[in-house]
Amino acid sequence: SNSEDADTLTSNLIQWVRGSGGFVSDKIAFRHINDDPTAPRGVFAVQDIDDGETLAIIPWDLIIKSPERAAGKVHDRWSHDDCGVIEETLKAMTASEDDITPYGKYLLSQPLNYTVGFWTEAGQDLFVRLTGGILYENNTLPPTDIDDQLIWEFEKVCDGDVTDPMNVQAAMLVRARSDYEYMVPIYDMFNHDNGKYNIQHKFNPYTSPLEETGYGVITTRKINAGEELYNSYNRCNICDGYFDWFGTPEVFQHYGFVENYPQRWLFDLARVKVELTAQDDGQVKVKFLVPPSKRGIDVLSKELLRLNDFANKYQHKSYAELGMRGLEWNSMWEYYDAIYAALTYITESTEPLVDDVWALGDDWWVQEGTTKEGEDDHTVRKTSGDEL
Ligand SMILES: C[S@@+](CC[C@H](N)C(=O)[O-])C[C@H]1O[C@@H](n2cnc3c(N)ncnc32)[C@H](O)[C@@H]1O
Repeated sequence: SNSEDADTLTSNLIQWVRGSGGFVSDKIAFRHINDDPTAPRGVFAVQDIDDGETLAIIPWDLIIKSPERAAGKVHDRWSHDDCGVIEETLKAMTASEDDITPYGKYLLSQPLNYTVGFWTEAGQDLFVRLTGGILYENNTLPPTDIDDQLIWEFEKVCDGDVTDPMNVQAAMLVRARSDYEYMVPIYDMFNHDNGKYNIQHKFNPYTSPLEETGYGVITTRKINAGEELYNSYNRCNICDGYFDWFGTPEVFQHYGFVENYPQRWLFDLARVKVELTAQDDGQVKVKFLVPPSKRGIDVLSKELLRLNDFANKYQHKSYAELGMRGLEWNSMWEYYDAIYAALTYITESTEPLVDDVWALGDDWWVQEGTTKEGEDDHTVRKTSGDEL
């Protein structure tokens, strides 16, 4: 059956890592996150685990990386290095039956084109309509640009054939599973949750000699048997570049799911930046990271009305009639519900409204909780107030 195949996929992966000089703790197991055999898998504790205990060490040789990185020659971030890892991932997935590794097989088993930048044209069109926009305009709800830059690089820098579906799938998997420029088996089995984050990198991949140490994963607290082990894809212990600006829309765009609370939403068009947290009683609390303005809240109230119209217009249609896939349809409405809820909490908040944020320049991005312009790397998107 399918679920037996699934077990074979992950048990082969573990055996391969162990047999290649790596370590995978026998206190963890990989399984689907619910009873649906097509659901994503995650990592679960099968015994109690101590704080700081090593869960896995993945040897350097098993990590998929660009030829430059393999040779210890790495130049700046946006280079052949990025598409190089796509090329190598593709090789791993398309190796012959004799040569394919358990990791290549695992990657091959993943759902096709599940993140929005890789949906069908019809699916992408409708998603862009949900955000209120035309492609490449940022006066819409986030995510404001769903095109994936990796595909562009793969074509322009690596001369890749972007009409080949397998190449495109390799690019999507690199986007959805890589740790920067590395595709790391076992490490990439951990799901994301910023509220339950309980593992971390043992070594910083940028400053440690990974060739010697391998890639290590350790717990950040004591874990009870049965708990799921969670990574954070934007707030991990080496995630500094992503920490401030990479929120729920960006997680959705890169990884294809809506994260649980806490969520962070950046509404450029309204200059509103919030953190939403769930309290113990289940109530969702809005923390404004910049002071909200009347103008901003008005913009978001209009967006809520527009979203009502969108739902009235489309929710009774069938995805097939619209030319999109069921996966896309479900994922789109999941995002719709999340952004609708976020906008509702924000517009219903009783926070005092002040205009400070509109006195800032186009690079209105500010450091958390202040109206001081942020460091350069916090300025993620330029938005022109004039467009409003
Ligand atoms: C690095 S992989 C994690 C392992 C993956 N779930 C698997 O089955 O192999 C990242 C992908 O896992 C899924 N994922 C991660 N965290 C999730 C979460 N909290 N809820 C739902 N899906 C999640 C998404 O499909 C994402 O693109």
